[in-house]
Amino acid sequence: MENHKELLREVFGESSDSEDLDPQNPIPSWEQIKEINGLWLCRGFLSPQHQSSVVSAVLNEGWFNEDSHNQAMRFGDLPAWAIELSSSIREAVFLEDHVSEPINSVTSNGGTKPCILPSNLLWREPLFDQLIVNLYHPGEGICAHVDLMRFEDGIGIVSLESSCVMHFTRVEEGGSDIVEHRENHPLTTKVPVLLTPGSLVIMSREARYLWKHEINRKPGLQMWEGQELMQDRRISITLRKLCQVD
Ligand SMILES: O=C(O)CCC(=O)C(=O)O
Ligand SMILES: [Fe+2]
Repeated sequence: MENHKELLREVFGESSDSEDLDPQNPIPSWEQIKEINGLWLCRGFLSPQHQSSVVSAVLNEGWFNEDSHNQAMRFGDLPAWAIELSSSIREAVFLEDHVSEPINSVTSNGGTKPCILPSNLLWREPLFDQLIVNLYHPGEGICAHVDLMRFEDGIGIVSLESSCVMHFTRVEEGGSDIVEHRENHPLTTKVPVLLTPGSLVIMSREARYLWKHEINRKPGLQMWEGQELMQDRRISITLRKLCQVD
């Protein structure tokens, strides 16, 4: 552990947050979504305390003061709390990819450990320069899409307040309507991922370009382990980097 701390200090400097990790929630746990290359989920990325402070910071922006407003976008200079979030993302990815069990190390099944983000993405500056905050009321979601090509590879989504199931479908299989018709088709893959409050999704490579993601919160469609999820307000923060135009 001391070695980890030292390494973090070297890479991220004295101000590294890892020193004051919430003792209630000390270790974020990463899960690779096996069916989809480049899709990773970090549960417990933000401690409950940190989640509340990010929600307050988002609401303090005043973007959602009117009921009709449910999305805010920022380009370029991001608010301080979003810059902090970006640093925490870089640190959490770095810790998992290079410290806990470095990539290229041989895993128990004889393979090599895949990385969450390739280094050219992890170390680009800035890591993110575009922000979308979505506020969803119960029943509201987002239809199946691939994020626009004007954004680079390597996208982060932080979930807050209410759990939901995000479904991934391969691009060539068409939208969710078609998938619905072909529910029993053996080639049709619809991969559900449970996004709990405080979790972080990282999409890169195939997950970013070859899979659509969607959240359908219509009644009866938010099922996890045979139970329908309770729906409340949900806030998501999507962080991306605009492609350079020469
Ligand atoms: O709300 C979410 O979790 C996803 C948002 C999203 O996919 C987007 O803004 O492109
Ligand atoms: Fe998206």
